[in-house]
Amino acid sequence: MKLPARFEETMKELLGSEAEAFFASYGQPKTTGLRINGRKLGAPAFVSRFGEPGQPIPWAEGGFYTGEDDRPGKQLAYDLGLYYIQEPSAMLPVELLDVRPGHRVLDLCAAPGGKSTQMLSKLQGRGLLVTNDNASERTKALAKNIERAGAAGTVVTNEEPERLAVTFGGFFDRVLVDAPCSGEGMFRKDESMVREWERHSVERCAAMQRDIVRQAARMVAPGGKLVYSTCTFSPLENEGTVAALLAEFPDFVVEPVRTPAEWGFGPGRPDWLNAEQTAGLDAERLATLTGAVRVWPHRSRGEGHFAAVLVRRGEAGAEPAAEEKDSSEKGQAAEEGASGEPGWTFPLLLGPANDDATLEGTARKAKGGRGSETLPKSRKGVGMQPKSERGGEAQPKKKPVAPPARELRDKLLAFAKQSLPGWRPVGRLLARGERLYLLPEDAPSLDGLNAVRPGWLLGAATKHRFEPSQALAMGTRMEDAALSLRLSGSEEAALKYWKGDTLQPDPEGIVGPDGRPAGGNGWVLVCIDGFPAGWGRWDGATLKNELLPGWRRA
Ligand SMILES: C[S@@+](CC[C@H](N)C(=O)[O-])C[C@H]1O[C@@H](n2cnc3c(N)ncnc32)[C@H](O)[C@@H]1O
Repeated sequence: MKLPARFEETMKELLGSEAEAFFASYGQPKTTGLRINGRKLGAPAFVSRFGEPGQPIPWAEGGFYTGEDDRPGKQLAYDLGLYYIQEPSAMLPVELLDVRPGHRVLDLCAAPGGKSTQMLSKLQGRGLLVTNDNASERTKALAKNIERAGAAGTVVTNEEPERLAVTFGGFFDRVLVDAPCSGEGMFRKDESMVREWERHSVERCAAMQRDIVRQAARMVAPGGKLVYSTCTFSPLENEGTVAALLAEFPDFVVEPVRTPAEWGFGPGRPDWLNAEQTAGLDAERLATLTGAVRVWPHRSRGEGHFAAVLVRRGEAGAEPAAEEKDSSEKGQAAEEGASGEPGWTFPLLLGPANDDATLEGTARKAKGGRGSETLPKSRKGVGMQPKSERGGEAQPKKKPVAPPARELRDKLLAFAKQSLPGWRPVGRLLARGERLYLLPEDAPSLDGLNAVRPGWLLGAATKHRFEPSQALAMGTRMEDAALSLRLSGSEEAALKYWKGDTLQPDPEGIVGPDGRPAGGNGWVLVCIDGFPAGWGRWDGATLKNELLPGWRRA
């Protein structure tokens, strides 16, 4: 591989006698891996069903090395969201972030969502994940990856960090900045990164990173943690960016990363910075940067990475008790919410954000079909705006004409009662046009932010009924559905379903939550190997495939 001359010179200078081994690693195969989605099943359950995907990655829960010739992206288990394909070193930052159920978490530079899906695994459906990227075209893949993994408790935004910091000042227990960088650690994985390196100069990247971490720091709660990571070796982008943060924010300290020697990680190298790059830091504080971690391809089984864990000092006990926060939410929700029908509880709240008065602002953002990838075609564009926006008489001071949130909720409840009786979501509903989203009860208002998904997209209420989204299917369980078609991944019908074909299953195969033939017709949750794949509409003879084109296999 032809490496940029300037990069070679710098690395020789930095690594000295180790440089030879470092450059020799470019002749070795790149490392690849996948990570089991603990939100859907644990690694032991995955292994007992599908076999061991490879050797375990020692630093990543549910992580496995894959072989160069493996094609994990071609497996149905991938489409079902049972794992995410991720480079092994890239699994380290979230492990260091120590995300726990009930935490409020921000992934600030998130697309395409590898680390966000890892955070979802750790949250176990409790808490809040705000996942953001400032590149709008990249948030499509981000939203889809989140939804495949099971999107409960997630908000996807397309924002600049400084705008998020206005809404979320001091809010998050955990913040990840997986920063845009010069990508030196990815040369072996992706040769195009060598060309990109010249374009994204180290200096330009470092300036961008400083702006991003400054805003990220503002959003960390006292006692909370921030992990800063890159996939580059450049000291300016790594220790240099963290040094700038430490100089500007005296209440942040480096928490030293301690890992077993056999993993081969190296320490942070503040000694590789010059005086200008460490301005504002005394020697003692600068030395704490050795507590960061560097993954070297010639020492570890992973591509090049850097990560530093920073803790924002707070009052003693400021670190929120993650699980406690969660259970109080549940209690409140169960108390206030119900469908009003005996024997049928549905703990969904209609929070203040769902008053008709707030519908107008949110519906306006839906114009243009943004965020509609997981809804049937009929729901895109037309009819998404309040009437006042579709022409007709101007109604400047009047309330918007979007369907009242309560009406939407009632349609959702009717759908859930009939088609998803086992589903027990908790949180606050948010209506945007005809779409309904669910978000954790204590999520702050997203007004003014560009939210690609202002919560878990449940579906859309049409004039006559509620149409469930693909995101809802991927985030529920087979047993929740009144009607399901349970296919095995080895059956031809499973592949046909993923291709978008209509199915004609034996009516005995449409079963209830107990797995027995159910009779009746309506929405059917199509499941493969025990996991939801999407929706179908059953009329007693034919199962109409409701899988959207963007989710089908070519
Ligand atoms: C290294 S990639 C993130 C990879 C991602 N964390 C994952 O694991 O899949 C960096 C991302 O930062 C985004 N980005 C660049 N500048 C940004 C900014 N100012 N604010 C937020 N995101 C930014 C890029 O669009 C890119 O998607």
